[in-house]
Amino acid sequence: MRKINLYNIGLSERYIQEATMYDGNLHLARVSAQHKDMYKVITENGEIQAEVAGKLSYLASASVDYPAVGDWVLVDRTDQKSGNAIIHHILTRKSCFERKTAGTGYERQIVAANIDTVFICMSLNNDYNLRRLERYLSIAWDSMSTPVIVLTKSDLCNDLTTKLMEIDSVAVGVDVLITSSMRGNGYADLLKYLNKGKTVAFIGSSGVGKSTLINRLLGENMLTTKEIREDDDKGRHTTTHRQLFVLPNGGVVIDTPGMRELQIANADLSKSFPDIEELAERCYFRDCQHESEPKCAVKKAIEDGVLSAKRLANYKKLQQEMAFFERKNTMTTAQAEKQKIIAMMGSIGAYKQVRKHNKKKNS
Ligand SMILES: Nc1nc2c(ncn2[C@@H]2O[C@H](COP(=O)(O)OP(=O)(O)OP(=O)(O)O)[C@@H](O)[C@H]2O)c(=O)[nH]1
Ligand SMILES: [Zn+2]
Repeated sequence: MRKINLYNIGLSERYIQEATMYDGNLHLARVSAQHKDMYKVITENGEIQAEVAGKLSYLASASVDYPAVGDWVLVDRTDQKSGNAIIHHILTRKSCFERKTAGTGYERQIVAANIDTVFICMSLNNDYNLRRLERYLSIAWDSMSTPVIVLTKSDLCNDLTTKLMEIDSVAVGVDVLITSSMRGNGYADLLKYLNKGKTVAFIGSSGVGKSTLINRLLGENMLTTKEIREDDDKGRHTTTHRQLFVLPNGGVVIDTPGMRELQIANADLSKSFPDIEELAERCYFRDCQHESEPKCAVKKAIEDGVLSAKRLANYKKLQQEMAFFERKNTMTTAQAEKQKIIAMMGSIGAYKQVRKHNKKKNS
């Protein structure tokens, strides 16, 4: 069987260095799919099924993350002859795109890890929304990877020039690619980011055409991926869909599930709204909220038609969401601590005793 060169799929010295800090006969692998507690990982011998070690899942419940697609992990085997591999450690992420979990919970969810470029996909018809784009950009800048805007379905757009001007005004300094899977346009521009060892994640609303685009990019000759498929055909039970694909030249593509809403856990507004932050420095009051304060440079820019009022409103909204998440999250950290002690002591009774003891000690 042909060995897989892990360098081609993003391995670098920093992960190897970090791996040497752990004891045991463990192997490097990259997470290629996740479904509930089941994972697929790519080792030098191919793609195998894996699950997390008991200790790791206990740590994860106490706010350390579970593995995510794109993670480099250490596993105890590189084949499945003796059952599922066990994931023992997650290596430090160089980047990670995360959001607040959907619904009312206040937890982070990692969408993709260790990515070099995040393709923010937006269709030029129904999905076109500048405010949503600002939201995606804010999170992408915080992820430590480089955002690139991928506009899809250009065949369904008849005011491209106007839209491009609008996009330029909210995405300063970000590359913008125009594609149509219908006409087959724009693939060459995308491929420039897909070099050997580089990882690209596709992110965007459901239905914008991510899967169609990825399928076209992978083409018929997905060499490495095909090899991995053959393994699955040997009667192995697989419940997970692959989310990480290896291109013939060694570039890695991560497909993420289409999102209905993207709620913020963390964002870098200084990179997505540099115009507003620069203007704010010229406001008369240092803590100007750009509401009704006198000599507000931000409000002045809106009056002068230099800045859009909607953009400012969105900036404030995202700021509030971030602050709200942070507040909620401090509470859940306390809850996580409680869980950790219960897991350690084995019961709620024991947890209450620890608390009593600590209270006495602190009083
Ligand atoms: N006209 C046109 N239709 C497209 C284009 N790309 C994709 N579509 C259509 O848009 C629909 C959604 O495409 P998908 O690729 O499934 O979208 P997705 O972003 O992967 O959606 P999720 O899987 O929900 O995340 C399909 O019916 C595609 O045929 C395009 O460039 N032009
Ligand atoms: Zn102001």
